Amino acid sequence: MTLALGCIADDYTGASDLANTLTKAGLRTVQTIGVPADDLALPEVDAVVVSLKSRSIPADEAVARSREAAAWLNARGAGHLLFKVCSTFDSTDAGNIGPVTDALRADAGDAIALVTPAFPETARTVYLGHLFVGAVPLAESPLKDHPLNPMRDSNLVRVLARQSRAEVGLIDLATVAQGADAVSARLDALATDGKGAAIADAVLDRDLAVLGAAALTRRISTGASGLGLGLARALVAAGRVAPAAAESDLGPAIGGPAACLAGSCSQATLGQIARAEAVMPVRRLDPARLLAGEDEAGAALAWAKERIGDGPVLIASSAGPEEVAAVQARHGRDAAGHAIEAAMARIAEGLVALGVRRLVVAGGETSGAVVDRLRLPAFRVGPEIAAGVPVLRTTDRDMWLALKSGNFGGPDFFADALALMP
Ligand SMILES: Nc1ncnc2c1ncn2[C@@H]1O[C@H](COP(=O)(O)OP(=O)(O)OP(=O)(O)O)[C@@H](O)[C@H]1O
Ligand SMILES: O=C(O)[C@@H](O)C(=O)CO
Repeated sequence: MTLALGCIADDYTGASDLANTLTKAGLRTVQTIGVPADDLALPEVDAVVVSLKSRSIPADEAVARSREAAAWLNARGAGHLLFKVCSTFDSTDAGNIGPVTDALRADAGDAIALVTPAFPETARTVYLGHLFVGAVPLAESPLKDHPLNPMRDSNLVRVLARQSRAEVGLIDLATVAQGADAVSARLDALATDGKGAAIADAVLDRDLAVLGAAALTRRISTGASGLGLGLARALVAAGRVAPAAAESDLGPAIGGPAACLAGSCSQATLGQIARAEAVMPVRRLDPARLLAGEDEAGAALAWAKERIGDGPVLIASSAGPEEVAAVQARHGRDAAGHAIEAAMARIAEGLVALGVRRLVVAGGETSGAVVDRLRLPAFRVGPEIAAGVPVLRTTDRDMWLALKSGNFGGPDFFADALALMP
């Protein structure tokens, strides 16, 4: 297998978002969970997206895991490596976007890395280095209250510089408008000036195609699915990939019980849970009881067992910013997050033991905990439920999944997802 594109994603929902984008752009793509075992049978593909759970772990561990993924992809001949980060640049001053980009760039022997989280399809745009989420700057968006990485600075040149060893420059929209050669020349000029990374502006899909073509002149780049789209288009345009139709048939219906789990506290997910209450039973975990050591997971499973035969159920830990702040003040941010993720993973395992084969999970860290606990090695990518969220089918057993990034999906996302999982 010789890969046109190797991708390393810093969380599992982000990985399926990217796999969805690449598939839609004509690249035959597989999403693996972690660095695959050497004996994992994979179909012939153009791109592999290795999903890591490295967004919110210590930077040195994120670097080590990303390097391991890069080595696996390079050993399969990957022509270019994309480090997939969140379109809202989720990170802290400790990392991990800067440290991982620095390390992958150094290993690849590149002087500078192009970096952009722009993804216009989901209203993430970058102008003069400032990230906008919809109509507002990042620091005024709901991301300012993210439970793990509150984003309080919209200027990504500053954000990335604080977490990088390298100095960071800007490729502005005026340069992008001049085309891929101009962007590539600007990258060279910034590198000569001592910069090791450059935030690139993009507001429209056509900007992504320019950035993708420029990024392909180097070994690595860092970005969200928008840059993935640009790279895919550039690979097709250069004749390095023959575009394939997206797989519409991932196999026979599976049927049986279905369930949804939500650990994301994003505004979008909170609204989707409220809407789901009209069409399925919803159980809300009590984080205070859970963190006090009560068996909230066991109680939720007993609740689910009584209802699962009648139709889908939803179990959520999600809460609004005040409640999250109160839990974190009492137990610490990471301890609270990990304990809730562990409970969600246990619930997922219990649901599968009850026969659930159609599972929707909201939240990247939550999805990571769930998928790890279920030991799912890899997914094929099916139809798109909403921008950035495909239906996934496990390669080693009959199971449908959807791993939803916290902010993605329409108001009826949970019902929409289950409708595409026969
Ligand atoms: N009620 C709660 N109080 C405090 N923390 C919570 C609560 N519910 C969930 N969490 C934690 O908040 C974090 C949410 O992160 P997660 O990545 O799952 O969602 P997200 O950030 O919205 O999604 P994405 O990364 O896909 O954008 C997890 O660590 C989860 O355990
Ligand atoms: O890029 C995004 O917004 C998503 O794929 C994601 O990574 C959210 O966790």
